[in-house]
Amino acid sequence: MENDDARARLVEAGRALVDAIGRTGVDDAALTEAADRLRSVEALLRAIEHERVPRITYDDAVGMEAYSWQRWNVVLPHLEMRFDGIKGSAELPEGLNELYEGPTGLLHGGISVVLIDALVTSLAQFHGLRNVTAGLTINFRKPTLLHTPLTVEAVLEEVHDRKVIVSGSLVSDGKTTVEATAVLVRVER
Ligand SMILES: CCCCCCCC(=O)SCCNC(=O)CCNC(=O)[C@H](O)C(C)(C)COP(=O)(O)OP(=O)(O)OC[C@H]1O[C@@H](n2cnc3c(N)ncnc32)[C@H](O)[C@@H]1OP(=O)(O)O
Repeated sequence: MENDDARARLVEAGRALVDAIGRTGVDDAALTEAADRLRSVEALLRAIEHERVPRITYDDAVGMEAYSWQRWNVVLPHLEMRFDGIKGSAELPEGLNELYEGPTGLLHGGISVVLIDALVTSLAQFHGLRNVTAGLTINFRKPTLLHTPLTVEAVLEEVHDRKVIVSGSLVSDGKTTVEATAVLVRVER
C-alpha cells in the first residue's frame, strides 16, 4: 500500500543517489557493482509502474494556494509554490548544487529559466488562466551562486483576452540575479 511518506523517502534517497553518482570517485569495480545493484533496485520499482510520474496537474492546481511542483521527480528541482493574490513565490532554502552547474560554481542559466517558467505559468493557472508559454524574455543580471538560498518570484501583470503577462525573477541570497517577462497564451486544452 503506497503512502506519501514512503514515496517521499524514496525520492529523497533518489536525489541523494543522483548527487552521489555525479560526484563519485570510486574505482571501476565499485562502479560496476553499483550499476548492477541499481539495476536490481530498478527491477524492484518497475514491478508496478504508473504511466507518468505522479504529479498534481496544472488543471488540478487551479486555485491551490500551495502547489507542490515536481515533488516526485528526482530530475527536476522540487518547488513548493505559494500564491497570494497576484503574487507567487517558491523557496529553495539550500539553493541548488553542482548537478545544475553552468559556469564553474554558478547555476546554469537554463535551470533559472525552468524555475521561473514553472512559477509564472503556475501563477496564471492558480488564477484559472489555462496557458502555455509563448514568449519569455530573460535578463541575467548577476551570477547565481550554487548552494545559496534561492527564491523564485512572480507577479501577474496583465490579463488580456488571450494573452497574459507575468513577470518573474530569481533572488539569490537577497539579490535579484535573473529577471524575466513571460507572455503566456491562454489555451483550451
Ligand atoms: C495547462 C498547463 C500549461 C503548463 C505550461 C507549462 C509551461 C510550458 O512549458 S509551456 C510549453 C512551451 N510552450 C509551447 O509549447 C507553446 C507552443 N506555441 C503554441 O502552441 C502557439 O504558438 C501558441 C498557443 C502559444 C499561440 O498560438 P496561436 O493560438 O496561433 O495564438 P496567436 O493568435 O498567434 O497569439 C495569441 C496572442 O498572443 C500573442 N503572442 C503569441 N506568441 C507571442 C510571443 N512569442 N511573444 C509575444 N506575444 C505573443 C499574439 O500576438 C496574440 O496577441 P493578441 O491576442 O493581443 O493579438
